[in-house]
Amino acid sequence: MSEVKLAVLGGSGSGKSALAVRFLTRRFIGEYASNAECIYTKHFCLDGRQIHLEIYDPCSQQGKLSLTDELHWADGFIIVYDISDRASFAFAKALLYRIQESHIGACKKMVESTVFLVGNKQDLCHMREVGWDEGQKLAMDNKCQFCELSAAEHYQEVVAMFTKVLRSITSNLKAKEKRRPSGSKSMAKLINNVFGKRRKSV
Ligand SMILES: Nc1nc2c(ncn2[C@@H]2O[C@H](COP(=O)(O)OP(=O)(O)OP(=O)(O)O)[C@@H](O)[C@H]2O)c(=O)[nH]1
Repeated sequence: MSEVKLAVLGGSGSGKSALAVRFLTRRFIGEYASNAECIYTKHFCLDGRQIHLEIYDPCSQQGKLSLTDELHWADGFIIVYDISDRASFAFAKALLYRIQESHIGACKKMVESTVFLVGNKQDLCHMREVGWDEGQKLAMDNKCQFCELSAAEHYQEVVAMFTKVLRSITSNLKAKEKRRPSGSKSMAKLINNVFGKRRKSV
């Protein structure tokens, strides 16, 4: 069984919870409690491999850029912005910069982390403030994958995006297992120290 830890980060109201809940439950609920951070957990099978997935969904992310805990915890990141909100794009840019910075900091785990930039709320394209090409360029500049989608309307695209992220993370983890056979216990300890958060099973 592989353990995969994924952090969904982005500006306030960009649709972090909507994306995570859509992927995990197929449902788009509309309103989500934003005053509590949580970790959703789910078991499933990907390419014949059993996965224990944890998705970290912070409460309102706006203004928080330190990311120290998240960078130590996560195997991968989904950075979300709202295509109808330029401020959320600027925040996503700052988050990507922070992640890049930690890569340069020569921490091996960070070099291997998967990052996916998502422009959410594509159904609101009549209110668009951020062009598709701007998202694509930001992703290219940060060597991460990119897509635009709508958590509200594009269930298949949401699943495809999460599946790409999880495939990339599991192949990174496989490569890491080959190089370093032990150490997961101390990491688990660190995670428990860092995240004393509510856990939700869905
Ligand atoms: N039109 C539209 N609305 C969306 C979409 N995704 C999320 N929303 C709405 O955007 C609002 C914020 O969504 P959340 O999922 O709570 O966003 P969040 O990033 O988790 O918000 P915070 O936890 O407050 O930072 C809610 O009213 C959602 O219904 C989408 O794809 N299209």
